[in-house]
Amino acid sequence: MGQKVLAMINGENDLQLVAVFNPVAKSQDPADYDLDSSVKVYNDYSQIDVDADIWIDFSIPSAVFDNTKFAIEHNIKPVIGTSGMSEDQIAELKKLADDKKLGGIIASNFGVSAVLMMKFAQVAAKYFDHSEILEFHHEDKLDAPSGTAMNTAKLIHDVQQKDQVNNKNEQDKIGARGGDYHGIKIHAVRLPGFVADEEVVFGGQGETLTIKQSTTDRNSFMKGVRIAITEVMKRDELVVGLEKII
Ligand SMILES: NC(=O)C1=CN([C@@H]2O[C@H](COP(=O)(O)OP(=O)(O)OC[C@H]3O[C@@H](n4cnc5c(N)ncnc54)[C@H](OP(=O)(O)O)[C@@H]3O)[C@@H](O)[C@H]2O)C=CC1
Ligand SMILES: O=C(O)C1=N[C@H](C(=O)O)C[C@H](O)C1
Repeated sequence: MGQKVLAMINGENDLQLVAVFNPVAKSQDPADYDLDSSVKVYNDYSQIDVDADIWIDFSIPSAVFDNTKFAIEHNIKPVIGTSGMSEDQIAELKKLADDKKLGGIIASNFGVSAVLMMKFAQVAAKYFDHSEILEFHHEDKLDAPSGTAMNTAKLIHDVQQKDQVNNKNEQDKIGARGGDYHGIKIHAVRLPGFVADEEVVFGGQGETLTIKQSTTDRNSFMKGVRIAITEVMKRDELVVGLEKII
C-alpha cells in the first residue's frame, strides 16, 4: 500500500512527498528507495523535523496507534488506513485530534465498493434482525477480522442498537461459528488468490439478502485516499470512516 500511495502522490500536481517513516529502514538515503533526493527518510520519531501537512499510514496493526498519536501531537493531519486498532484506541485518537481541532480520518476501507457495501448494510440492518459477515483476504494479512468487517459490524449494531440473538443450544466444537461482535458472527478467510472481499449476509423469515464487494486491484483504494487528503485539509475534527465523507 505504501508503494501505491507513493505512485498516487507522484501523479498529483498539488501533492508533494516530503518524508517517509519506517523504524525498520536500515538506510536513510532516499536513493536507496528510488525517492527524490529532497525526501527525508526517518527511522525514529525523534528525528522527525519536517513541516508536513498530512501523515498517511499504511503500516502494521501494532504500530498504527503510536504513529497516529505522534502525528496528531505534532499537528500533522492523519490519514490512516492501517487496520487493527481497538474501538478504545480510535476513540482516544479522535478526542486528541478533536481537542486540537485537527482534521483527520481513520478509514477501515478506502475502496468505493466497500464503502457502499457498508452503507447498503446499514439500510438492510433496519429490516433484518440477523446477519453474518464473511471476509476473504490474502494470506499475508496480519489482523483478523479485517478492519472493514469490524466496521461493518459496528455500523450494523449502531443501527440496530441491540445484540443479535443466536441459537443458545448450538454447540460450536472448533470455533466454526466465527468471531462475535454483539451477536454478529464474523468469519475470516485467509487464502492466496484473494486481495480483499467481503460479504454481508442478512437472514429473515423465508428470505436472505447478500451484499458483496470484491477488491481485485489495490489501486482501487487510491481514489478514496485522494478524497481523504483533500477533505482532512478542510476539516477540524477526526472522521472515523470514509462512509461519513462520501
Ligand atoms: N483502509 C484501507 O483501505 C486499506 C487498509 N489496508 C491496511 O493497511 C495496512 C498495511 O497493509 P499492507 O500494505 O498490505 O501491509 P505490508 O505488510 O505490505 O506493509 C506494511 C509496511 O509497514 C512497514 N512498517 C513496519 N513497522 C512500521 C512502523 N512501526 N511504522 C511505519 N511503517 C512500518 C513495513 O515495513 P517492512 O516491510 O520494512 O517491515 C511495511 O513496509 C494493513 O493494516 C492493512 O489492513 C490495506 C489496504 C487497504
Ligand atoms: O489488509 C488488507 O489487504 C486490507 N485491509 C483493510 C481491512 O482490514 O479491512 C482494507 C481491505 O480489506 C484490504
